[in-house]
Amino acid sequence: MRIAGVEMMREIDRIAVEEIGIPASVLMENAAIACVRNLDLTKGYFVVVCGRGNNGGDGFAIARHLYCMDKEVDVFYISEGSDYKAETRTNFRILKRLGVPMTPLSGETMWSFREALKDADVVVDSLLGTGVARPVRDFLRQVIQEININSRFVLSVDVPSGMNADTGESMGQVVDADITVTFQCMKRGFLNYEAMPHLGKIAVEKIGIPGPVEAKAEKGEYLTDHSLACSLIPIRDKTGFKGNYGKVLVVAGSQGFTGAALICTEAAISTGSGLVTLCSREEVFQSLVLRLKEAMSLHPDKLEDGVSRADVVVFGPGLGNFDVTFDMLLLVIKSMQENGGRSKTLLIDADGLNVLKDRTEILTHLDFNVILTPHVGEMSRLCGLSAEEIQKSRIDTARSFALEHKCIVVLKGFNTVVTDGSVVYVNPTGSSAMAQGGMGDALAGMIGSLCGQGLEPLEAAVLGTYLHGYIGDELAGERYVVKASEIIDAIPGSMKRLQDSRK
Ligand SMILES: NC(=O)C1=CN([C@@H]2O[C@H](COP(=O)(O)OP(=O)(O)OC[C@H]3O[C@@H](n4cnc5c(N)ncnc54)[C@H](OP(=O)(O)O)[C@@H]3O)[C@@H](O)[C@H]2O)[C@@H](O)CC1
Ligand SMILES: [K+]
Repeated sequence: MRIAGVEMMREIDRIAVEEIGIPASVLMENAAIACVRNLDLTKGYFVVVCGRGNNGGDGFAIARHLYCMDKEVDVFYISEGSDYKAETRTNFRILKRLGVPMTPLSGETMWSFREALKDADVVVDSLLGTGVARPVRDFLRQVIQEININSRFVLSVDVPSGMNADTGESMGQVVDADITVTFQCMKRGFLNYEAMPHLGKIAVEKIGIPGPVEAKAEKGEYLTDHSLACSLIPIRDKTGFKGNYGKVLVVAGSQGFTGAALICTEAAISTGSGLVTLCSREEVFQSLVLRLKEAMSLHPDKLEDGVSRADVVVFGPGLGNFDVTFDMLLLVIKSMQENGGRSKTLLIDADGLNVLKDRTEILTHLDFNVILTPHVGEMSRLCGLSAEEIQKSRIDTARSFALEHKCIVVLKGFNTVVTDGSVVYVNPTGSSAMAQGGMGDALAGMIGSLCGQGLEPLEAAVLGTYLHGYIGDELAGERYVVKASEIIDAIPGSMKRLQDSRK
């Protein structure tokens, strides 16, 4: 599914109407029907609050549909300001002629508005959509406050009124929706954490604009679809043997952090790697060797040799933020350069990222694929922005870092961002039930494993991230929290089910 900002939505709208010739009134009608589909029609009394733009026009059309269904409807509308656009005017006039109760909002009608909001089963918010163009002040601000204070359940049309759909920021006052029915594409601003408390559940509804029209205006930003993830799961040949499914070398684990090494290694095995080898720091090497079953081990003295034989190196979990970790990373990079090839991949996670602080220039001229999997703190160390700045623009931060350093960035967190600097996939799976130590180690092992099985690094990152969160969501249905080891146990079954579901 495509992600769009305001300018892209306008362009999609323009192409659909002006170049293709789909009447704007048809789009508005489809938008209204999509909203009605998301209303609880067992309820009896609806209040629709309309602004003067096309978002208001959607609201007038929604009110007509509810009226046709014999629902009790009250429409309140902003009457001051510029003239209605054609489609909005048409829908306004139809309601007038039908005799649907309509009240212009003003100081005098505020009391009856408030009482209607309190009585309504559902309030439809169609004051402002993507066209919010300046700070929300004075009267409109008061109207939004009244909606927030007095409503039982709010459906926001396209965008919670008062939210900037590009950034997710409040323009002064924002409607607190229970559900936001947004049209055609996921809005970019909705992915900002600041926006989330206002959005409620998000339903993205198509309103009759064909995919190729969207494609003409797109900016290479997508939400990972379930069907895309399913289609990326590698098909295993009946005659395949372990040599066909990738040699993964995990470089991980030091004193106090042996779990990270084991989790990463086992995640790679459960995701389907043919041969997985663990190389850890000397002080924990013997104890880790005893705990490995399916994986092989490699003494750190043989690191260079091990790297030369691997298709994929996953570097960093639990290695410690020490100079020796940086030295190991340099050795891995040197060995990959010498024995490399474009098909090889280095995934750097955790302490592998921490030791890159102020040294990221070493990433820019490598002849093999590089994937970085930072959480926001690690990203902050890598790029020098504060965590707060990054959270406000997760897509842009990840995208520009990936572009500059010629690597793939997996910026973890809710709505993990995966990008190679050119295209962006935002991951919709996963939740805070997975917020536990070890989760990132499992993800690193999963992505590394998928690279080794022949997926392009970007595909591996997109699928690994989706699967990791998907399994977490499945397990969280029955649990308060989900452990990394539970994810690992569930990987093979979930991959099989998802793969079978595409047939
Ligand atoms: N894209 C599509 O394919 C389709 C889009 N559709 C719908 O159209 C919506 C976009 O419509 P839009 O462009 O008319 O803008 P919209 O959000 O109604 O706001 C404009 C109005 O708000 C006013 N206004 C703005 N800021 C203000 C402020 N701070 N405080 C006070 N007033 C303020 C501004 O007033 P003015 O500046 O003119 O005085 C103007 O009257 C979109 O979200 C979707 O719902 C569907 O119908 C189907 C197809
Ligand atoms: K709205």
